Amino acid sequence: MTNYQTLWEQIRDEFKNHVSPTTYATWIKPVIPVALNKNQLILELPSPLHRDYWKAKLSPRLVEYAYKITQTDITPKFVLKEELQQKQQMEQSIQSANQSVPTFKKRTHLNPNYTFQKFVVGKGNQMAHAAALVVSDDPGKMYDPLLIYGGVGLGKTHLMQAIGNRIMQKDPKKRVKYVTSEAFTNDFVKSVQQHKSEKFRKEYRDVDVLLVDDIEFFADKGGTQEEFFHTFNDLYDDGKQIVLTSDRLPNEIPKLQDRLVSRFAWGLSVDITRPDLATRIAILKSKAKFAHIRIPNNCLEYIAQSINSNVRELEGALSRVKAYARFRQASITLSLTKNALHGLDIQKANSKAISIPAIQKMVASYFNVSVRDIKGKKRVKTIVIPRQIAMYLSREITKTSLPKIGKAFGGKDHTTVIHAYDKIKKNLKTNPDIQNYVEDLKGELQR
Ligand SMILES: Nc1ncnc2c1ncn2[C@@H]1O[C@H](COP(=O)(O)OP(=O)(O)OP(=O)(O)O)[C@@H](O)[C@H]1O
Repeated sequence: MTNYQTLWEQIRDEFKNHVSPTTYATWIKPVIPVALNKNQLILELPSPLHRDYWKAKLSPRLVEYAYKITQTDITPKFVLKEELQQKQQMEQSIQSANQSVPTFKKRTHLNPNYTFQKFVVGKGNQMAHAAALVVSDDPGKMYDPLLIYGGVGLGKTHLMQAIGNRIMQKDPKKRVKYVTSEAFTNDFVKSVQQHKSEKFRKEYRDVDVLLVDDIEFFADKGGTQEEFFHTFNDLYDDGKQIVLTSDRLPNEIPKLQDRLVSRFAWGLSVDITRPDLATRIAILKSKAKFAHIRIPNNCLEYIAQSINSNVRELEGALSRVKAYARFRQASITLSLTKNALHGLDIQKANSKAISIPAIQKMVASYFNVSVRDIKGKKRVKTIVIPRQIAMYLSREITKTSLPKIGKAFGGKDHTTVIHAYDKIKKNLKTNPDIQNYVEDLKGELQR
């Protein structure tokens, strides 16, 4: 299958996940990809009505999804069937299409964009990053296997492939193989069906570095686990490097054989957690830089504050803003950013109901004091500041009336709440410590 078809299928799947079934059936399903020519994705539409609708409503999203998939600016060009027939030259563009999407290195299946240079290090991933560097410096020695685990879209694949890319960069002769556990499973099943087990084994065991993504997919797959066990042993015994990723620790993967669980623990397991605000901003800055997006810092901060779920969503928001600006032929400003992100599902997801007791509990544990202290009367600074922050957040997040907040804080007068609220609000403008506390806590509360 050619690149533009694969690309379109991925874009189409994104639409499918985000629009109503009717919109999908009416406007998206009938589209036929024709070519990809110098980053222009040419799509055939059945009628002028479709073209108008796509131009007015769906194009920005297409640009956003295409960027998410390829990390490249792809613009759509819509053609109607009859126009196409008149243009025989289109044949040529179809041929050149295959060269213009960033291709994955064929032999290794590594994405060349997933490098250490493009990986932003922050609180949630510094351990994993450090371990990955060690492994790429000296594969098969210190941490074998290296297991990187954590939630979706947090950079596990990026880091794993950065190891592969760096090893290849240092020594192009090294045989690095990246595979998802799903692809490993499919290859294995096929090899059994087609009696090609030898070929399969050679492919997976004749390598210096094996990178296996998303091993949670091995759950419940006894036959594949058996095969992987032998692959693992062969490589390990030969001092080859194995890197694995998973969304959880191996002992939490259902029906993963004990012998695999114990082998995966032989090396080092490091987790990646959600990035804090500062890291989210740094990631956006880096993404904007590499994608040549001119975007002011206050816009990046707004995006980073609005989206704290994972880096993939963060990237999606940035490309959405970019696409939005492009289609309005405007430069990116804060109000444009707000409009572009308005109604994004993720924001709705973030604004889940948070109660005052939940805020008190979170603030107490963040500052290592008790909820009783937060609600109490002690006047020491180590308690007063957390208490004032808890009151401020209660007002900001829950919009509860001041007397009710006072009541929830051990029956205090509403003037005490006003005082706390005003004080934190003022400090937020000048005091970086207070800014960090409040941002961190907001992020934690919205997880
Ligand atoms: N620290 C980071 N710096 C720069 N980009 C990052 C960082 N973390 C994640 N990303 C980007 O976020 C996107 C998602 O990352 P990736 O696919 O590696 O996540 P993942 O943890 O493997 O997710 P999944 O569990 O869904 O496979 C990628 O485009 C990646 O480049």
